[in-house]
Amino acid sequence: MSATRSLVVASNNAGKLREFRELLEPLAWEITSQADHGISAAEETGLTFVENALLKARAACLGSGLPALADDSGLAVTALGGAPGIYSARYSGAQGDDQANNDRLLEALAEVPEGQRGAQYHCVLVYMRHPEDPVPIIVQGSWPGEILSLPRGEGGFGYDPLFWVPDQGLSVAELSPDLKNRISHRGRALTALLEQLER
Ligand SMILES: O=c1nc[nH]c2c1ncn2[C@H]1C[C@H](O)[C@@H](COP(=O)(O)OP(=O)(O)OP(=O)(O)O)O1
Ligand SMILES: [Mg+2]
Repeated sequence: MSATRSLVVASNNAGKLREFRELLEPLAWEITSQADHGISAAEETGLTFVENALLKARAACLGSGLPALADDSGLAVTALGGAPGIYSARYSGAQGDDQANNDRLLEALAEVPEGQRGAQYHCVLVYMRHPEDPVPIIVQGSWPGEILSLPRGEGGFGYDPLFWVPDQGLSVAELSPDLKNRISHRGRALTALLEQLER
């Protein structure tokens, strides 16, 4: 794993891209985003995080000629039967509008009392060496928490101001980037991925 690798991160989400750059920095790999290669967003037609991550990775491999790392992730709220799940980025209707998505989540949980607002962040990562890679590496990470009634904090992205981490007594948007990366669904999944790449 000490050799320099070139890797395209198959995402258009600036928050994810920042976290991957931070997480992968110690490895000194050559990292580009799919936008750097003029690759547009893959259509997320899968019914699982795994299927969508495979679609994103394959499109990025095809468009770049490089190995790709894709992330499909989201928030599963127990009181909502696991919603918004794979539809987290499109929850409000508008793709990727964090504020509108957070507003819709607060509305959906308006009548749900504290103690019944448990949720999980899930992250599936796919590492695909080339578009026909028959054995892409697939890993996942989850992170339990609770959904707040009001946003807290300025850091992170997406649902982070509403995601309470009981162990820390803080929302994710109040955690330092380093701490989030160490304990998050994405950080855990990436640790598992790097272990498999080392083999
Ligand atoms: O650590 C996180 N902190 C806050 N929110 C998060 C996190 N991880 C996922 N999320 C939310 C953002 C988005 O609403 C959805 C992911 O959707 P997802 O399709 O995987 O990503 P995306 O559309 O934002 O970018 P892209 O598909 O180009 O990677 O879950
Ligand atoms: Mg997406």
